[in-house]
Amino acid sequence: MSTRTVPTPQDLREAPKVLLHDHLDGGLRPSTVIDLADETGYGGLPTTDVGELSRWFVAAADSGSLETYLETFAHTCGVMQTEEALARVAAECVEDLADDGVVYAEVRYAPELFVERGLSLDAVVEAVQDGFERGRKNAAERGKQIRVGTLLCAMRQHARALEIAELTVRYRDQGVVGFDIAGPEAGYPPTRNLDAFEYIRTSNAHFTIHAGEAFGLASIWEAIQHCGAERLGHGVRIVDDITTGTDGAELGRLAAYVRDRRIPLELCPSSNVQTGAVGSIGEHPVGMLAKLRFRVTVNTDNRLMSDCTVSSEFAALVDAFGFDWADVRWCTINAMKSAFIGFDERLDIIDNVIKPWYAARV
Ligand SMILES: O=c1[nH]cnc2c1ncn2[C@@H]1O[C@H](CO)[C@@H](O)[C@H]1O
Ligand SMILES: [Zn+2]
Repeated sequence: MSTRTVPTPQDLREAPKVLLHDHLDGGLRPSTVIDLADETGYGGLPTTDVGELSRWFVAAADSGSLETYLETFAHTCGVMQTEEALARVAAECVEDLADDGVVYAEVRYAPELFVERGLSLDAVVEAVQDGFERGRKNAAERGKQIRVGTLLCAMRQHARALEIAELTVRYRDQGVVGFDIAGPEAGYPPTRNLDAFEYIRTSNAHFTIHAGEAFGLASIWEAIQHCGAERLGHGVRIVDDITTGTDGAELGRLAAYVRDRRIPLELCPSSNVQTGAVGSIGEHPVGMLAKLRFRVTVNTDNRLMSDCTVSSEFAALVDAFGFDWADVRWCTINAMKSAFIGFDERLDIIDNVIKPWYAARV
């Protein structure tokens, strides 16, 4: 096969893939939301019909604004307030990712959103880790090998970032590989959480920041130059610092810095269309950023709200930008290089899982 072979959705599912940006509370199966609402006595769901609920999440998230998009999480978080519920959601998450051919994933969530019924932050983390391990074993029994690292998020609008950063470091030897801040971007600059980022850095731990999604370059600049973020959650607005003309593209100082330093962009095309960050997949900067050789990675953000998988995101890029196997392999290796696990473990997956599979296609 040559690079000219067009990857089909089925081939893309089989290809080993790496996912760096996926929210646990944005990836529940619709049927699980309904089961858990019933089991935990959550009465707020808009419908208890699986098909209708699935469509409801997509339609409600398809709002054109990050703030409205985020309102849908009231229901997923609403049904995730017990250890059993958290473990089930975590296990199913790993199984669903493994079934989509994901071989390494970093899955994130904000522990502070699951304490409404009295769970401690530590109990939340332990329940999720138990679930991830159960999911990994179930997938392995079906012949699907997957490794999962956890990222803990602090919510920008709350003031608990240092506490969550400490939780991250406390569980670093139990599968928590990094820290993030999430939630509404406008009005909540990342510099509000400098103490947390400093704590993570001085502990030799890792973090990414949601930046440059709903807000522009200033937020990316702060995340990198003031906070020291290693990766950018979305970062898609970096295009605002790139001008394209007849002579090709010209990078401003920030865009050049991001590219020169190989700062990974955790791009999430479908999510960006829903929040209004971009008009359509075809207009998404991922095509241009890939051509300019930024360190592009392709991610789901929220599989429930976008009704997507990693392979369906790649399929959309095949359709919109003519991505071929070389592009899929490049994004996959970019993502694996950018993961928060150790260098030797990243290399092992690149050399022994990713490269051998793609060798027959690229
Ligand atoms: O694209 C996003 N931008 C910012 N915040 C997000 C996005 N997707 C989800 N969350 C927020 O992150 C929390 C922890 O998982 C979710 O509860 C949601 O509020
Ligand atoms: Zn996100």
